[in-house]
Amino acid sequence: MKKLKLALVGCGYLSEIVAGALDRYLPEYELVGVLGRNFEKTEAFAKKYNCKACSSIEELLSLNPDYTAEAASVESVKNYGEKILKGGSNFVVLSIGAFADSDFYEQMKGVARENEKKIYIASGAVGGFDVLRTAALMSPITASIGSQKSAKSLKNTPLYEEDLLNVKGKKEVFSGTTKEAIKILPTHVNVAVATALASAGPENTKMNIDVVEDFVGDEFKIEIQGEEVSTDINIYSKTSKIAGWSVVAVLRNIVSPVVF
Ligand SMILES: NC(=O)C1=CN([C@@H]2O[C@H](COP(=O)(O)OP(=O)(O)OC[C@H]3O[C@@H](n4cnc5c(N)ncnc54)[C@H](OP(=O)(O)O)[C@@H]3O)[C@@H](O)[C@H]2O)C=CC1
Ligand SMILES: O=C([O-])CC(=O)C(=O)O
Repeated sequence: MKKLKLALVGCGYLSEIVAGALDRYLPEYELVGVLGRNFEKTEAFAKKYNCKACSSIEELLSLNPDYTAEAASVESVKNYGEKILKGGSNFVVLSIGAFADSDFYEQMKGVARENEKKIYIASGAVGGFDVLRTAALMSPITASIGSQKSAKSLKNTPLYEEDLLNVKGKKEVFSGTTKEAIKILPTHVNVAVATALASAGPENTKMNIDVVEDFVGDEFKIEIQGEEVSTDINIYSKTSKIAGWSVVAVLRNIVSPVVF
């Protein structure tokens, strides 16, 4: 059986999950290469998973991947997205926040179409995009996503204040649109932009973030209200591993006789 070639952008926590799942869950694929920022880390990853360490997107694309899965950063999607599609690879994306920029999103859709390639938006740390997309087809909808986090998880972000470590009960630290949220928190609310793209759009989907006392992990509550359909989806995850596994699920769907 000829295997599909898979390339990875990013060699961190979530790419490790994807690479580690290949033998057991994705036998139809062979990992051909990985692109990171720090070359030593990239080489160590490539050695562990028996693929080529690349130091540029051009080098990665010279391996002719059929699929490139990104678990790196919003910036990497913006910098490499078009090249990946034009280079003949489909693109599986986790840093979906890049698509809160509607000009960029439209541009990427156009490039995918022209090159007969697909962009796959992984469900990441949330889900339920099927019902969101279906409901949005049936009538105008309102959509929101609420997030509960620990104070610690916001360290090194503009929302962090020392006092949050002593919060009692919960405290709202952000309220706005998902488009505003991803500008402030490019590494924390990709889920919110994905939810918005599947429902009311990044400018119309509301988001609020609460810091909760003694909280571990992430909890998201997605709510939509249409004329006929309403949903309320809660997803709790202790760690962000679910996001890496959601890429594995996308890659399995691609080769499966049954598509969800
Ligand atoms: N949609 C979702 O539900 C979720 C999305 N995410 C997003 O997934 C991404 C990966 O998360 P995670 O694995 O935990 O992060 P890590 O920090 O563990 O790994 C990120 C990796 O990407 C590399 N990288 C970052 N920018 C670039 C770039 N421009 N070019 C090449 N390599 C780059 C980093 O290199 P270096 O080490 O040198 O910096 C690192 O190897 C993040 O953007 C995160 O926000 C995360 C969780 C959930
Ligand atoms: O907080 C989470 O687990 C989700 C996340 O990182 C993101 O959406 O970028």
